[in-house]
Amino acid sequence: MGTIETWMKKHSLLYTGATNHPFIHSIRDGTIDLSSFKRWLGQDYIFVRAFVPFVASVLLKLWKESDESSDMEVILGGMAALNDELAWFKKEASKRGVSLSDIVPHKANIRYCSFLESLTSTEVEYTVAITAFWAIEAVYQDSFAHCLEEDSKTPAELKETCERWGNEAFGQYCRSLREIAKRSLEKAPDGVVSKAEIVFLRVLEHEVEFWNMSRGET
Ligand SMILES: Cc1ncc(CN)c(N)n1
Repeated sequence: MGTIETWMKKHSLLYTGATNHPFIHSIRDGTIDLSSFKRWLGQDYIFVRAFVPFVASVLLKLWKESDESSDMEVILGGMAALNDELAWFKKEASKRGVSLSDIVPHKANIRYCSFLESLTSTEVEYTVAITAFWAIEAVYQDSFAHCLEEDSKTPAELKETCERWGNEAFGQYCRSLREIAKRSLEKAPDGVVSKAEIVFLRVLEHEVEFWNMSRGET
C-alpha cells in the first residue's frame, strides 16, 4: 500500500472532518446563510493570495531537488489556474457587494497563511511541500464535489462556486498532484516521510479551522 493510501486510512476521521464539514453540508443542503458564504469568499481570497507564493516555492524546490521533469508542467498549470481563481474571486465579490480591499484577515486565516509561509523555507524538503500542496487542493475538490452530487440541494447561485473546485478536471489535477506526491514519498528517507505526514495532518486541521471560521464559529 502506498504512503498516502495508508495515511488516508489512518487519518480518515480527520480527513472526513475536513471534507464533510458542516459548512459544506450547509451548501449541499441549501441551508447556508449568505453572510457565511460572503465571509468565506473574502477570507479565501486572502488565503489564495498567500497560496500563490507557496506554490512558487514548491516550483523552486522541484527545480532544485527533483528530477521528474513532467511534474513541473502540472504545478505550473496549477499556478495558471490560481490566476483565474483570483480573477474569479474579484468578480464574485463585486457581484455580491463584498469589498475585498476592506477584508481583515481572521485569526484562523492568519495562522493558516503563516503555516504556508513556513513551508516556503529552504529547509522544508520538496516532498513535504508537495504533500501539503496536494492535500490543500484535495480537500477543496472532495468538499465541493459533495455539493454537486445528484441528491444535493445546492442553491443555483452557489453552483458555479462548487463547480470551480468540484469539477472533473480539477479532480484529475488533484489525482496528478497525488501521484507526484506519492512518487516523491516513495523515494524519500523515513524522516522526511514522517515530516510530510505531520504537515498533512496540519493541513487538515487548518482546513477544519477555516471552515469553522467561515461559519462564524471562531
Ligand atoms: C482554505 C483553502 N484551501 C484550499 C483552497 C484550494 N486552492 C482554497 N482556495 N482555500
